[in-house]
Amino acid sequence: MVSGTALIYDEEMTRYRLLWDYPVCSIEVPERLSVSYSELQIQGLVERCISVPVREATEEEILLAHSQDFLEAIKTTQNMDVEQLKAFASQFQDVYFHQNIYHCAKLALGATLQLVDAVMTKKVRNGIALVRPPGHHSQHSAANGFCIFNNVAIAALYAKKMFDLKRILIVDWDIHHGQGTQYFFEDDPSVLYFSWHRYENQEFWPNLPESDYSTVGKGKGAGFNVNVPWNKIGMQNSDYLSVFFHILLPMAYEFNPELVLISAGFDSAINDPEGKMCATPACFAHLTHLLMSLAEGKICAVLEGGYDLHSLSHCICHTVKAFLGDPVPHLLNISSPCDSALESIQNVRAVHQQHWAFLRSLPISMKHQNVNDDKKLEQFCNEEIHTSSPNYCPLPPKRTAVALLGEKIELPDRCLKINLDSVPSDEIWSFKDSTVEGQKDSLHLQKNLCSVMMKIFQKEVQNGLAAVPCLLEAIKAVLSFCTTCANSVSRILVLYLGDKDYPVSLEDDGNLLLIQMSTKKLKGRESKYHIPIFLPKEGNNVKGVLHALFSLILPVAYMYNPDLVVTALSCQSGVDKKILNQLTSLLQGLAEGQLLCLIHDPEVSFLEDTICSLLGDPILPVTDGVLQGEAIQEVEQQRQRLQEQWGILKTQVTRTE
Ligand SMILES: CC(O)(O)CCCCCNCCCN
Ligand SMILES: [Zn+2]
Repeated sequence: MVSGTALIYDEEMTRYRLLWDYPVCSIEVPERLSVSYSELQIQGLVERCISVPVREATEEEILLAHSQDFLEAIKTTQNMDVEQLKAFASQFQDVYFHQNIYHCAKLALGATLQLVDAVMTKKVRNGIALVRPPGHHSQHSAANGFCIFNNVAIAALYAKKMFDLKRILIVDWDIHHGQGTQYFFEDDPSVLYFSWHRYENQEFWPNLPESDYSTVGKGKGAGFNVNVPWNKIGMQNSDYLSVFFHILLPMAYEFNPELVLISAGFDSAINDPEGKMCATPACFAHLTHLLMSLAEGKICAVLEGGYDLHSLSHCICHTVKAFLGDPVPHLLNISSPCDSALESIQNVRAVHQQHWAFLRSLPISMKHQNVNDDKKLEQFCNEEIHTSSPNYCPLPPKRTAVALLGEKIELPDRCLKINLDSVPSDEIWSFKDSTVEGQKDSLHLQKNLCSVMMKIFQKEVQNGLAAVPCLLEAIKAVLSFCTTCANSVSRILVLYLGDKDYPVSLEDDGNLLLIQMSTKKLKGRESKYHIPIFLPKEGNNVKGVLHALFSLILPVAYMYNPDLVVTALSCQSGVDKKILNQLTSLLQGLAEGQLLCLIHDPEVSFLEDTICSLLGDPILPVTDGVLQGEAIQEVEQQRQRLQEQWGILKTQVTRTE
């Protein structure tokens, strides 16, 4: 099983800087790398990563994207004096040169390709390259916006050529539009380019009409270029997560990439002078986590922008910790995106409707700029940065405690086995589905569950799994345990995948949120905290689970912000096992990874897969990610109905007044 996170950095890339007075470029300083690297050291993250050396990119690699003339011109900067460098720079926009920048640009590109090699040859699972100069603005024959060679664009071209890849996802979360990258792949359906960027209706740099949502790609590439413009500053975690849930993740799963490249610019984080946004560093741990279930975890993050040294260094640490599989921190106050963000989300979904199955059958209209919610006019953010992260982060707890009724599988040694009482195993498997036979059995069940939960709450393990004879009994046991023994748990999210009517004795006080996915219409009363999701069965397969996950379950779960997540799954539910593994993996972004999986009548293979998901192992992609019509309609109706109570579910501007 592939593991390990690569960290690629070399201080040589700090050895160039601005040599003359050029205000728009003055923020791109060498300290961006040195301060970030020292924060990684302070947090004990350098030693937990696998250090991969940089190398110089070859001319052949540079020419994958750039013209020979451009390369020759850049070479000449090595022997220029300051006046000549200044004159040379004036032919491009917002970029400066230095006698050592060509060398550093080759190292930045070489570092990026080293990372691609390490991931694609399975030396590591994922990794980050801390590089400068950045790349996503540079074009075939032009340097632009601090960028010389387009590191990520060349990485995609290189990966296609060297590893014969057919589908590569580029996620560009830098606050500037990577127009350079867009130009390279505009007509290429094998590279899905996603970018959000400060736009302010073309008022913000690089002020291009082709940066708006309406640029969706050309010819065969139509639909594979996704621009999400931020037309106000001050966007927050809720705005960023909404775009992931309602645009990027459904597209990414439908595209099913073999490799994910992140143009990881952190000028989209709070306190950055360029972005003026409000998303916190912890949010980037979640953005990273949400992408890690794609491409069997093969992700290469390459630094682009980020100009507030404090914010930048903490964002990078959160990204690395997520790559390492550490629990991702709670995000507070997740709620409805602002109207300006909703307008952008609505417009992106409208123009991409014809290109993506998850959008095709939805009633989406265009919404033109007439929203003027002044909530985003404020220059400051109302959340101070939660970077009081401990200087030296203790190693995370052991991953998984497992209580199995019966001894059918031997556990990986990374698991903690709850030693069962000496109950003869054949007797245990005799549990019937409807009730737990005899007092002894349910007492036995309770004891098992309690021991798993104790280990989770004592932080001895990260999460746990219990094979149970009856899901509803087990859920009740868990809830009663929490109310009696675990006062630190005030909000529990239960995701029950099954057809039995849960005895909804919910007093709706919000300390339990029950989301039930069922293949039959449930008559139980629905309320804010009891969400039945009907998923039609086609053949023996339940369709639309992924769609429900992105459009409903994850957004509501993030807004609810539980202290514990419980999944109650039954193998007979007819849901594709790979989808259940995706669900188990994605839900670990909540409750700081405190997840308890209850499995009824488990098949051994499913148990093993679930344990792998809980251990943070890479999980198989979902091949039939294409979602089905009827299921989408069902989920869409539930989303429409619930969005008033769960604002994060909104995908279009609702004129309330
Ligand atoms: C890698 C990167 O996207 O962060 C580079 C951004 C370049 C910005 C140039 N002009 C900014 C002028 C407006 N304040
Ligand atoms: Zn940027």
